[in-house]
Amino acid sequence: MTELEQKQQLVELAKSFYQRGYSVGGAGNLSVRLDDNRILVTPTGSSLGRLDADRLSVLDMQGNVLSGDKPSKEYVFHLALYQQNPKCNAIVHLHSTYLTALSCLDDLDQDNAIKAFTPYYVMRVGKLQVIPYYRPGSPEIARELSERALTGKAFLLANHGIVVTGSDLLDAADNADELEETAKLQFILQGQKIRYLTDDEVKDLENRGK
Ligand SMILES: O=C(CO)COP(=O)(O)O
Ligand SMILES: [Zn+2]
Repeated sequence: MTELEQKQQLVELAKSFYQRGYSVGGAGNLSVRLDDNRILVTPTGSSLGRLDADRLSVLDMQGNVLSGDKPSKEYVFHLALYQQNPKCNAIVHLHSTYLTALSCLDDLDQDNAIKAFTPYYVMRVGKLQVIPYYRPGSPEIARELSERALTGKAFLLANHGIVVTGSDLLDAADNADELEETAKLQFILQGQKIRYLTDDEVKDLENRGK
């Protein structure tokens, strides 16, 4: 893919999140690793529904702006994940409704906020670790995420939203879709007796991949 195609793909996927109500107003941000030294990230305050490919921010790995508008205030945690995990090539951060609702619950299992009850959740995401609450843009979020960068693909920011990684932007977007749907199902099933997948069923899925 050329750099222009990567920018156009990001604009298109961001618009799809916006149109499906996965982001509202100026919330959320997306990024892609362009090469070993440069990251493409959405500008701060921009609506995911109205991005302009020419104005997306390009940063070096130290956070210097090489071109485009001022980057997302969360660029520090995006860079931290890319620096710590060479397999992470794209990141989606959303305030999607069901995952954000989940992030506001007390007493979540900090190691895994959604216990598996469908195969695609296991195949795409596996587990959902919880990052304690910090204000949006806080460097503490970057510190917490860099410590866990190699231990999972999805992280729930308490009282805030979700951070999902992927091998490329389509993968990260599909992981985010699957996770939001799983959170929605969990709320729909609230109060009912769920048959969770057994440890053996989960292991079988983990060995097969997606
Ligand atoms: O979701 C957001 C902060 O957590 C949005 O911030 P930015 O507009 O700076 O990307
Ligand atoms: Zn946010």
